[in-house]
Amino acid sequence: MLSPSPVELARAGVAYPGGVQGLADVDLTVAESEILGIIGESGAGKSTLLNLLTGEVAATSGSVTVLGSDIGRLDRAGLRRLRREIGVVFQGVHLLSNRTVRQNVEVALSLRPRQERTASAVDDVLRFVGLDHRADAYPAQLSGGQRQRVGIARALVSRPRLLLCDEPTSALDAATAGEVLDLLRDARDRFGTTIVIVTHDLDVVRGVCDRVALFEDGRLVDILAVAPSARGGRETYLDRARRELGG
Ligand SMILES: Nc1ncnc2c1ncn2[C@@H]1O[C@H](COP(=O)(O)OP(=O)(O)OP(=O)(O)O)[C@@H](O)[C@H]1O
Repeated sequence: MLSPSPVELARAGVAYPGGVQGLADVDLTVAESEILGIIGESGAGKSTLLNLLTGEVAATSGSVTVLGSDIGRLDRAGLRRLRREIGVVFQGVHLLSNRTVRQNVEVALSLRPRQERTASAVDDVLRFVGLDHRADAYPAQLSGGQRQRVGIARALVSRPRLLLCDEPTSALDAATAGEVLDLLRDARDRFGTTIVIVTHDLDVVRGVCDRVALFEDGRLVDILAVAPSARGGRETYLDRARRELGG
């Protein structure tokens, strides 16, 4: 039997108290190992969608199935178990400032049941994000891009099957953002992680997404395959400045 898709929304809706419709009638399936972009203007429902997938927000209509579990039917323990399978990466990652890079990642791993932790998990993931040489540094000693890579290491250390990213590159310059996107793609290629990325940046979609879902006023209005030709080589920040600002 085929394993179920990691994310399946069937006519899912969220009506917030007060009557605002955060999402309405969303049918959406994300395939195993897919990288899906979510775009839309402010208020379109992007955060509501991410919060639905983690169970922070409950659907008030339709159903939301994540990694084979119908979220609406899970009890608290079931929801906790499911959340352990989901990694999250947010914009402006919050690291513990008085802990080293290694300790920040260890804290994330300590949330896993003991029998699922491997001795080399932290070293492996630090090597994967290219920060093994900075393991003993403190967050204040890192660049913004390096801090975001620690955030990704924290999210990946427990090998989640699903990774949710909310504006993962918005605080970064183009070159550093490109490195972070390369890392997300590597995670998919190496671990088979399914990734959902909320972004306002079409370069992020172009750079890493297989498909992109377009939201407007809480509705999924279109879903597009990202053309491979749209990817191409990444333009540097200075090249872009020359193209956009030059005479
Ligand atoms: N907790 C809440 N209570 C009431 N209404 C809410 C709540 N959270 C979001 N909304 C409303 O639901 C709609 C969708 O909001 P959401 O935050 O999901 O949009 P978004 O696309 O993430 O926006 P942004 O890009 O500004 O973060 C908006 O009209 C918003 O005002």
